Amino acid sequence: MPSAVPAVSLRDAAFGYEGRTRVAGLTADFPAGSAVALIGPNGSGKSTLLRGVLGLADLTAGGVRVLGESPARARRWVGSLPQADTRDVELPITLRQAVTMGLYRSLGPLRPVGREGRRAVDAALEHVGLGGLAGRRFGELSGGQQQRGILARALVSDPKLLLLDEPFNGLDRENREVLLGLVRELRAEGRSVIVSTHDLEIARETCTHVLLLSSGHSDDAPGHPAAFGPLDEALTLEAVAHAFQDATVELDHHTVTTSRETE
Ligand SMILES: Nc1ncnc2c1ncn2[C@@H]1O[C@H](COP(=O)(O)OP(=O)(O)OP(=O)(O)O)[C@@H](O)[C@H]1O
Repeated sequence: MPSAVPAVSLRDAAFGYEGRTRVAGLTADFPAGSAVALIGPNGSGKSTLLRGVLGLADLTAGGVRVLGESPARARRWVGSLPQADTRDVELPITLRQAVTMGLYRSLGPLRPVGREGRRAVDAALEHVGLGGLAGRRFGELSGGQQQRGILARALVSDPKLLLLDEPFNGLDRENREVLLGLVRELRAEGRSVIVSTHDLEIARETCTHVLLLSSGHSDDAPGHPAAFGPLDEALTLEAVAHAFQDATVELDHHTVTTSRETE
């Protein structure tokens, strides 16, 4: 059921690590049931914002509420798919065991999983189209299958909000289509999604809103928002050009090379 409580509410929020702000000036309400694309150049703070929503990066200024709670309290209801290069995929376990690990956050690692838990694992595997591979060793799956397996691990605890950090990077066409379909399904089920991506087409195909982030003007300056709003309003060439200074981006099949304004 749609809820009036925003999935994420940011009030002049800033996030960083060890006292150093990496992304700042964030004010936005991500509506419940929306899919928000986080778009910005490397280092603009997309992952840091996602970690802030998870309570894993420090809030260095302003306020953040996640599903109406503090990030720590909301954690139980938030699933996340971290960036591929930060995942540990060498675990000597089966796909089923990897997905079962997603239950531990709500159950605790020492509680038995039980019939309901096993059913949830089966459902999550079916959801990502890997029902037939449950007994396979995780490390033997293809990169795209591993990614879908990690998504199943994020889905198994029935999250209300799902954070996907560049989930389409390095995916072949087939896995990309599966993942795109999944994001649409998750929304149809009433879940909120935040997806960071460099791919504007993906944002167009799956998202309702966009938050464009711009890099700081120097290495030390934090990233900051360039635009936020419903996709059709906020994802304009002008806003993209502002966010991606000195970069080449593609929008509606046009390649746009933007350049930093002279200061
Ligand atoms: N764990 C960390 N500790 C300290 N600094 C970090 C940490 N993670 C990221 N940073 C720094 O924070 C800044 C923003 O990085 P972040 O990964 O959030 O950007 P991004 O927009 O997600 O980039 P990319 O598109 O390359 O993934 C960078 O300067 C980065 O070096």
